[in-house]
Amino acid sequence: MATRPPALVVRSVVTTTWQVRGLGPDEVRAFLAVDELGFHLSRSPEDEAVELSLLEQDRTLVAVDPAAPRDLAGVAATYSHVMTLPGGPAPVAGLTWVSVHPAARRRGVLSALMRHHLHGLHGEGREPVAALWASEAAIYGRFGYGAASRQVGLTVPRGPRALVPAPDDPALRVRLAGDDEPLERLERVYDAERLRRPGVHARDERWRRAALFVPPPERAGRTPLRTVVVEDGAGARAYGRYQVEPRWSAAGADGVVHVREAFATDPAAYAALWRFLCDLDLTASVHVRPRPTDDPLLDLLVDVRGAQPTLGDALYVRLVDLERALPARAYAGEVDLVLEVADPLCPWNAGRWRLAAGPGGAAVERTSAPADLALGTRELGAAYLGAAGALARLAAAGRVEERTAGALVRASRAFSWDVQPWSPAVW
Ligand SMILES: CC(=O)SCCNC(=O)CCNC(=O)[C@H](O)C(C)(C)COP(=O)(O)OP(=O)(O)OC[C@H]1O[C@@H](n2cnc3c(N)ncnc32)[C@H](O)[C@@H]1OP(=O)(O)O
Repeated sequence: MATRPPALVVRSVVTTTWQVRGLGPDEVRAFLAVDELGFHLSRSPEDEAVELSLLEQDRTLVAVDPAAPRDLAGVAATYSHVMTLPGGPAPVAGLTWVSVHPAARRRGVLSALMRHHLHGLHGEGREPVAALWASEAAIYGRFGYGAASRQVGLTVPRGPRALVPAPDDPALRVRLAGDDEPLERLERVYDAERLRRPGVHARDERWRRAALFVPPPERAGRTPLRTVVVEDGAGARAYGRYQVEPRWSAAGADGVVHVREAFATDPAAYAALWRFLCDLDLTASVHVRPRPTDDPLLDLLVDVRGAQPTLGDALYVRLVDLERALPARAYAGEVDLVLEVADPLCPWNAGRWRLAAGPGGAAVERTSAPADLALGTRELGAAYLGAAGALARLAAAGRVEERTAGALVRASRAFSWDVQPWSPAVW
């Protein structure tokens, strides 16, 4: 049922000091209304239930004008994620559901919410790291978030020769799962990827169900989401979720396979999964939701160029508490250097820090020693999940300053991880 847009009278557009507070128990509908206005949505009750199942109401913020404290001008929420970092899983505050009422935009509402969110995490000693998916790339840099992962979208021409010959395992068989397939049965396959790849978060039953959710624009003209399982006698070793958009042209069948998820525990199962997805009858192409930049699929394809790879930004990361965040991950090599960090929004991070880090972890302490590298918290966030050569790339773009010769290469190598960060879920 469509919701009537909430009234919102913005008084003094320039001078309003927004008050940020928690969501009241009777404000969920008003919260949804702001989100629907911000994102130009109209949800069915069924879709609303799925999306609300993920909302942590006690971590949901609203911004109001104190003169009209019941009119929500903006909203934001946090998911309590456990996300893999280089070295292992750790708590990460996932910012989400950010929306500002269209009548209040560009008047500092988001700025007030962000300040409250980051200062609140710091003040309460919550997650030292925050992450988000940005609806638009230009929004969050000013709040200290850096683009910490990249992803690649592919459209593979269908056919039995799309993939190079790959190791075959005669024990593997492919089957389609029924709707009654218990979701936990496939979770060990997801977890195999989760535990090795920075950026992937742990899923409980609510998040496993949410992974089956297909947004309305991606439903029209397509089959329901189907699940293909690759298994041997001991259980599942790969699974994929896909829809088919049946299409016909004058030349014949022109269907499109839309692949939403693809995970495997090992190379033979992964190759078997893609052989199935890339050669369904009556289809002509396979549209693959963005994958990690080091996805083995890129090396399974005979013709990467022909799959029209498109690079995009993915998860954004912000170090909320640098002193706790830097030791929360592992580093690819030993490094001992002084970082000079600029962070106007979270001044407790600003200044010079000695980082002594290696594969076993890191020690971080304030120092007055001269800096080897100078950078903003946004650049630290961009390197935090281990994106290959991130610090060196950012330095080449003029965003990291090397003050001691050789420090950049050492730091860039230590921050890089051998598995590239990525998130399969856009939350
Ligand atoms: C993590 C997530 O949930 S991502 C989802 C974000 N939400 C959306 O995209 C929904 C639609 N958009 C909105 O609701 C709003 O326009 C928001 C949330 C993007 C911005 O909220 P506002 O209250 O307008 O932002 P605010 O007034 O605090 O702007 C702060 C600064 O960011 C800039 N800014 C805000 N939005 C954008 C944007 N989309 N692109 C570029 N710059 C932006 C402003 O110009 C301002 O810059 P300034 O400090 O130099 O003047």
